Amino acid sequence: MPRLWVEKLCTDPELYIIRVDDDQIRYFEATWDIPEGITYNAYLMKLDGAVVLFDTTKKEYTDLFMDALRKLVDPKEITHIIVHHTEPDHSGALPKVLEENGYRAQVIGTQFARNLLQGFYGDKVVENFKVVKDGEEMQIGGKTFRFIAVPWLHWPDTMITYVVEDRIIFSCDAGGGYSIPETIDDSDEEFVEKYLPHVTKYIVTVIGHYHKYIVQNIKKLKSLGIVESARMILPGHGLVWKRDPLRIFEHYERVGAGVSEKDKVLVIYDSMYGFVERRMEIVLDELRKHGKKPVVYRFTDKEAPAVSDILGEVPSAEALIIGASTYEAEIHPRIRYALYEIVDKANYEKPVLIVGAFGWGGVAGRKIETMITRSKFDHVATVESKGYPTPEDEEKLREAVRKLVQWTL
Ligand SMILES: Cc1cc2nc3c(=O)[nH]c(=O)nc-3n(C[C@H](O)[C@H](O)[C@H](O)COP(=O)(O)O)c2cc1C
Repeated sequence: MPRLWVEKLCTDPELYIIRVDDDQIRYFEATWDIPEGITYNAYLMKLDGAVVLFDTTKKEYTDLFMDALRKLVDPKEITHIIVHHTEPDHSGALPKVLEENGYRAQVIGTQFARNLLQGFYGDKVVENFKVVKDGEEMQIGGKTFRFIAVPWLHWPDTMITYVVEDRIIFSCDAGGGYSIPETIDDSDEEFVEKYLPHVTKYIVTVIGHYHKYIVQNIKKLKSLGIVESARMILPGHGLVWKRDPLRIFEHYERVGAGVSEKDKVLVIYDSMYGFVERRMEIVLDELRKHGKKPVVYRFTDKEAPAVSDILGEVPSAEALIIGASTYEAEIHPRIRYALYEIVDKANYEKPVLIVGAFGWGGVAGRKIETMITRSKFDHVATVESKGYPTPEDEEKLREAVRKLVQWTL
């Protein structure tokens, strides 16, 4: 059963988090395996003469959310609802909140957000909608609310809110991560360390397609001078950043730019009957001789790792090695899918070595090479051969690994 977590984040201003811990979900966006779950964070701020709700929650948790909201405030008293991003994991409960509110609250968001909400929930929810432009400010309850567009973090509709006097950033998807952290905020370093890999996985699977905009948008926020001085960063998923707010955006920047960890080589392959596997044993041996630290994901008749986990490993890899068998004149289906997602979501300038095995006519290596050369990745070499690797095949594989290692120097 999802847990609901309501906590007061500060008294000045009076600010609450309403966090739904979704432990029922298995596939985020009906695609990404997240056995670790996810949280949907909404926030409520009580000010002089104004009550502001920042986002809501996923539709299926509307009742849970409304119960919590009613304990904090009579929904009729909500004066403003800020919609940072209309994806239904944040906006699903909005129609119910507005209904209980008697449609009194002004709904605030970008023009894109207005259009999307109307499409999702009909005309009624946008009857009292105020469109805000990038950089526009509004006075609400004695505070200055500045709205900053951050397009493609994660949709074209997305904006953040900066409360000027309190230096608080409401960042919605930007700054979010998967998993259900055991704490509300970043005060415990041990939890933060455990949590950050889930942030990386979230960034790549959810925003990875637009990863250049991560770097661009964070640069924009930094140039406005609001990131370094932020007192709190409050995302729509995962931990709240109070102890070290800058850290989460810097993590986003590093992932967006694909900053690699020294010596980390990501190795991904399939092997039905052990022929690709034998090649990978040679490859791994040669990698280790050169001090590299391979991280291996294999698809066999006993294991099938989640592509979402593989994607989370790409940004910090120095190089990639992809091994595949030819399967019905194609790339093996597991690698085909993984690769398709890698070049879509985690498309970085990193060197790639391709290793192939076939029975009667190799196709996989060539097809992978075509995908890689059309992406941002750098193609180092393709070593593809028939059946069990011969001593000549072994030497070619070792030579190709040495070439890859050179590339990383
Ligand atoms: C279902 C299936 C389809 C295959 N299709 C092809 C093919 O189209 N062309 C080819 O050369 N080999 C094909 N093979 C042979 C494999 O590519 C070859 O045995 C390779 O060495 C398998 O490596 P692995 O055991 O590591 O998966 C196929 C094998 C299987 C089981």
